Amino acid sequence: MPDRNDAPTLASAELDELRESDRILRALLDNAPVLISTKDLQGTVTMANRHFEIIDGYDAASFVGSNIFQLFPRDIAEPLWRNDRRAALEKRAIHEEEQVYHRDKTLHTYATVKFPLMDADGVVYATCAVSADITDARTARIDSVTDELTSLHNRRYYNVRFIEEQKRARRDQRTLTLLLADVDRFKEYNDTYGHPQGDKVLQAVADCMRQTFHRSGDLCFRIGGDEFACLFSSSGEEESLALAEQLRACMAGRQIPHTGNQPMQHVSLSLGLAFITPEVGLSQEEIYRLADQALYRAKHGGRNTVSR
Ligand SMILES: Nc1nc2c(ncn2[C@@H]2O[C@H](COP(=O)(O)OP(=O)(O)OP(=O)(O)O)[C@@H](O)[C@H]2O)c(=O)[nH]1
Repeated sequence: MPDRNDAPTLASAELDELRESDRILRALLDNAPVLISTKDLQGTVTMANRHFEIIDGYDAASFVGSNIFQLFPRDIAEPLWRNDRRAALEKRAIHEEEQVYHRDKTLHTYATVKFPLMDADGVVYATCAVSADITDARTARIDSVTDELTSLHNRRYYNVRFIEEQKRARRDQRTLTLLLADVDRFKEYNDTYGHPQGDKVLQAVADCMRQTFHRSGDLCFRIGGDEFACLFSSSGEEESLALAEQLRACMAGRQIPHTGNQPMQHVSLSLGLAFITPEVGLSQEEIYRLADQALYRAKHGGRNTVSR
């Protein structure tokens, strides 16, 4: 039997130090405006800080000790669990966006870092998650690049994306198309039917654009009052022209009355295209000018037309 006195004892100064760091850690966990938790490898919560009070369904008495599949609906729990598993299996910190419902039933997006907790032998026994609410920042970011009336991207985003898409197209040796679309005799439409009706026309144009350019990578913008743009890649000029024609036909097909737009008598679009091939080193302004000149030809070729 080992003598009880042989057991390692902590000097009282060390004990005081441990108590102090424990107090600091608890104060941190209680006051940090982020979610901090640990889970075992079966997904059972083993620690959760006070900020979890904000989460829908949180119950201080049962949260710790419950499995995340008991705590959250399956569509919420599954991605959370997938990220925990990745951190444990890959033995590294992973950064992901995660979503959970708050007590007020609103869905919030969190930037989460998940990392494994390992014992002295390097064996993973749990994961730790630290999550900061980025819902407001995300909404602000989306708002700053979105046109309020149509929910298309705005001109600011067009300027940013044009450069990126041009570089990507050059790298991937693809042809990128810049399409400009403009509502025919829109000033007259506003004058005849009123500004609120005019707004509805702009929203109808946006609908047709979304309908026509729905492939991943297609980008649609409202870049001015009644001026719209699309950036998209295609197999070549003929396919781009066919897509532009689809957009023209979509708008004409809506048959929105516009008596001042002769001879159509309904709302129509004029469209101009410019092609950005990898070998042509034109600037953003030059490409825009080419598309704008094509749009001008469409306007002067009778409107309700696609030009290149
Ligand atoms: N309803 C509405 N009208 C807008 C908005 N922004 C700009 N406009 C109007 O859009 C009209 C654009 O007209 P113009 O650029 O002169 O050209 P147009 O009458 O369409 O003539 P063409 O382009 O030659 O066919 C102007 O009367 C603007 O006041 C908006 O957000 N809502």
